[in-house]
Order: sequence, then C-alpha cells, then structure tokens
Amino acid sequence: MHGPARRQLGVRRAGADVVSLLQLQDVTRTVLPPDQPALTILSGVDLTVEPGDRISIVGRSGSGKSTLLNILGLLDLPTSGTLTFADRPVKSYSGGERDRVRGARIGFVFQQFNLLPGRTALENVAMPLLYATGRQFWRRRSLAAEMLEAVGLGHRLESLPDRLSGGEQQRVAIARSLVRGPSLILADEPTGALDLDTGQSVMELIDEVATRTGAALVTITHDPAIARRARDHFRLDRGVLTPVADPALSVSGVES
Ligand SMILES: Nc1ncnc2c1ncn2[C@@H]1O[C@H](COP(=O)(O)OP(=O)(O)OP(=O)(O)O)[C@@H](O)[C@H]1O
Repeated sequence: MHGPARRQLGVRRAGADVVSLLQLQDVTRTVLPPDQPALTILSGVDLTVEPGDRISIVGRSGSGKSTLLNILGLLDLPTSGTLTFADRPVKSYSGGERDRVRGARIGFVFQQFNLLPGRTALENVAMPLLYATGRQFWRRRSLAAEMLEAVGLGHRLESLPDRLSGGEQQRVAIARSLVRGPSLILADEPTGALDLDTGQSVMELIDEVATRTGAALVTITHDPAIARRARDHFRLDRGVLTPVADPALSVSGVES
C-alpha cells in the first residue's frame, strides 16, 4: 500500500521508525449555531502527515477547508476523533503548550501576506523569533537576514512592505513563516494573490525550503497546477476527505 491510501489509514512505511508528524483519525468537527440544529462541518477525516510529505487538498467554497486547516494547524480541536502531533494526542496539551508547539513547529503561508506595514522586511521576518528562546531569540536579526537572503531578498532587508511587489511581499511572508524552522508548513491558497509566473516561483521557493529543512508541506488550493506539485492529493467535499489520483479531476466546477 502506498500514497494516499496508506496516508488515510495511517500505515507507516515498512521498516521506517518514523514518528508521524500529524495524524487525524476519524475526525469530526461540529458547530452549534444559535437557535439552529448542530452543523457537521467535517466528518470521518483520516489523514497522516509524515516528515517530508507533499500533500494537496482541494475543495470548493464551503467544503470545510478553513475548518480543516484550523485543526491541522492546532488552532482548533476536533469535536470527536483523534488528533496527534508528533505521536502525542493534542487534547493532552495545555492551551499554552499548544501555542508553543504551533509557534515553533508549524509555519503558515496564507493568500494575504499579513505583513506589518510600518515594519521593514527584516523586522517582519524577525517577529516570530521574539517568541523563541535561546540562540533563536538572541540571534533573531541575523537569522531573519539569512532567511531573507535564502528567499532572494537579501538586498531588501530595510524595505517597507509597500515598497515591495506582491511576489516580494509573499517571499517576505514565507521567510517569516519559515524562520523558526517548522516541521510542518501549511499553505492556504499561497498563490491566490499572485500572477501565474510569480505564483509558480513562490511555490518552487516553498518546495525548496521544505526540501532543505525536511519539513512536510500541506497545500490547500483550488488551482490544479499548484496542487499537482504535491505527491499525494485529496479532495474535500462537504466535509469528507477522499484521496484522488489527479487534483485536476477533483476541482472541475470548483469555485475559488
Ligand atoms: N462557526 C460556524 N458556525 C456556523 N457555520 C459555520 C461555522 N464555521 C463554518 N461554518 C460553515 O461550515 C462550512 C464550511 O466552512 P469553511 O469555512 O471551513 O469552508 P471553506 O471550504 O474554507 O470555504 P471558503 O473556501 O469559502 O473559505 C460553511 O458552510 C460555513 O458557513
């Protein structure tokens, strides 16, 4: 067994003593809107993410992508089912521990760059290191500069976001997401605000950094060309996650 089927059943690669990075087993998320019956947004979601994985998830608007992303990013807990990070049940973490694990081990890349407008590229990238400890904290400016160098912006350290192009701003946002060396990168429509060529080069950059650091990359997108860059593909449809061979087939008729 290989690829998505293995991933959904959580079967480990033969002979590997891999600690799964993130595992969802039979995850459900239900909300209780006021004066309305309970609404099931995710049901029976199984997914295993291992170090170095490249996974794409596509789904139409309202299929539950944001809800799933919040669970993958430890921002929300499942209503039922099991969520483990590094083989430890997430519900056993205190709120503070969950925040620390998220900050240190998960990097988010969003469609909106969310850069602080009055801060330079260097200050924006150094920001997450204010929450780090030891060497990462004390060396935050030089680590941020190295990261900006790595995304090709070593010459724009002192630039404010409004002096940068969209692609450059996304590179700064990527540098900021990855500066703490996360083991899991969650990219939510990372190229949604960029033109085709810039989008492809930004994805190449994320792939390259993930490969260099051994991080797993989960990309949520409606764009089949972006999804195809992953190795394993899933479709989310009305809260149900299913493996698919080709992301293009799973997005026909999908609205972004
Ligand atoms: N707290 C909530 N209360 C009521 N309904 C909710 C809540 N959160 C999500 N929903 C509903 O659940 C469904 C899935 O929401 P979600 O935001 O996860 O979808 P999505 O796939 O990210 O959509 P989009 O691509 O449009 O952002 C939607 O119909 C949404 O209206």
